Amino acid sequence: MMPALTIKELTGGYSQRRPVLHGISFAVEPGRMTGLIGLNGAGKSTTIKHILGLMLAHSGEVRVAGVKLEEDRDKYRSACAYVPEQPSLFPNLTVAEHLRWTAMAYGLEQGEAERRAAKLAETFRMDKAMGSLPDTLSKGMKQKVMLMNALLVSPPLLIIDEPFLGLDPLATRALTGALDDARAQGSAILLSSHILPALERRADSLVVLHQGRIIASGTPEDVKRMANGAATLDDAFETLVLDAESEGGAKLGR
Ligand SMILES: Nc1ncnc2c1ncn2[C@@H]1O[C@H](COP(=O)(O)OP(=O)(O)OP(=O)(O)O)[C@@H](O)[C@H]1O
Repeated sequence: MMPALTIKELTGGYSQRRPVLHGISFAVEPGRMTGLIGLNGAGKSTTIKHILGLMLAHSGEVRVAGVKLEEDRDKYRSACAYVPEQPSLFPNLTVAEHLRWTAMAYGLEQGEAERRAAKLAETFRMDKAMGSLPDTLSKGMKQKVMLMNALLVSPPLLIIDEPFLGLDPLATRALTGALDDARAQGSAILLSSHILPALERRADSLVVLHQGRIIASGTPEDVKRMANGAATLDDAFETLVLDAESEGGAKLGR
């Protein structure tokens, strides 16, 4: 099966002289969820910016649904939906209008889009807020609108930045259920988060970034095994990061 996302030997960042990412490679298959984890500044957002085509690779390549952005912009862009950490909504559109706008932008069939929107409104307990403007919504409700828009599209590749912060317990449960549904329908999910227990339970695979390099990857069990059989992903993460730092220090003669 062709991966929804393939990153090969990607080196990139904000300036050619000082790359942030150093030759990273990983893939996400349809129906799978990969967790992207790393310390603040490790390169997670930079990786996502490269996938979204907001930054150009210095070398290496990114493919979505088998194509590079420059080969087929329409196919590439219509295959991804992205939920940023900070909600960004149109101030003059209601929640329902946001969903309608997204459905149009992605060319979804109207009846199907309305059915899905109604289901998402129920799942995220947003029925009563469908006629509201963003300014009148709480922070978590705005985040829910962003998630509902991305889930409405049901794209081959769903990229979500830190989705669990700010969601109430029922919304968190609704999201994990909706992500399971998205996977069952064949979406590949790349999820960046610092909430490791959630990923330990849910992710099919993990990519551990440190200073722009992948220091471990595989299933959560693989990653724990790589960290001397750590009991939890939190423990594994700490071991892997500290090991990488002491190896880096040794190489520099520190
Ligand atoms: N606009 C920018 N210009 C130059 N360098 C940047 C810019 N944004 C981030 N960086 C640098 O890129 C590196 C990776 O940052 P990135 O935002 O990808 O980290 P992250 O893993 O997403 O961190 P966090 O968990 O804090 O969101 C850091 O060294 C950071 O200083």
